[in-house]
Amino acid sequence: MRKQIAAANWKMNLTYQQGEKLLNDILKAKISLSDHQETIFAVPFPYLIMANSEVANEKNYSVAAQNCYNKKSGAYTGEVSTEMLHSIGIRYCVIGHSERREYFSETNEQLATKTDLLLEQGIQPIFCCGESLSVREAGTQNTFVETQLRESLFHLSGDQLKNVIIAYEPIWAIGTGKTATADQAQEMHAHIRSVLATQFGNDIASEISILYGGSVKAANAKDIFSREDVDGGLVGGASLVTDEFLAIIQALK
Ligand SMILES: O=C[C@H](O)COP(=O)(O)O
Repeated sequence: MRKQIAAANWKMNLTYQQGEKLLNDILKAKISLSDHQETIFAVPFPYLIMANSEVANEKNYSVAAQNCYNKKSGAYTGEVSTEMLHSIGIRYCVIGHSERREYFSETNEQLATKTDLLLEQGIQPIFCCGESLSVREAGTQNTFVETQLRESLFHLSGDQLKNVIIAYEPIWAIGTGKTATADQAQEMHAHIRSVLATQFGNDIASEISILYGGSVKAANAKDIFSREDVDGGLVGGASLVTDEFLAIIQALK
């Protein structure tokens, strides 16, 4: 069975002390995860080492970086390489979040390079894709998302793709309180899986975890996660609130 994942994306929120407390409070609840479940905390760079040591003894609790650079090393002041992340024991990294695509002009091509550099270091990319409101209103969301996948991931081998997690996040649902309905999420997730199946075959496509992101909260997580092709969520705002995120973890299949 493919992994069911509750991924917290703290974005640029919380001080170090607040982050440490939130992590402690969540871990204190001792929600045990089965072999096919995982909880991942995508925390700001300066908190990675602390967060990784907090989860070190917790089964199936892990830490992710929120980004990495698309060059191996060199004179790129302020950037963080995949090798640096590997050297501190990070196993996951979010890439292509719509906020990075929008505010930092990240392209599908750069994300293809980031994917390669992460996989080279044994770090699993959590690859974000998703359409804007105008694309959704034009009814072209399926081809839009397919292009994102094609241009960033289709150069991979099937064995490489197995190490990629996909997060579908319709931009119109991020931080807006406007969640895609469970039907809309399932419809797009099934489409993503069929696009992957066309390129990599059914066996591989059925092993890929596809997370939903966009105003997931305690009140809607169970309904969304219950759908066949939805394998958990990438959660922003609600991941900053202990009880909300605990309920989201418990909503995993
Ligand atoms: O990475 C998380 C997504 O951007 C969703 O954020 P949100 O849960 O605050 O809507």
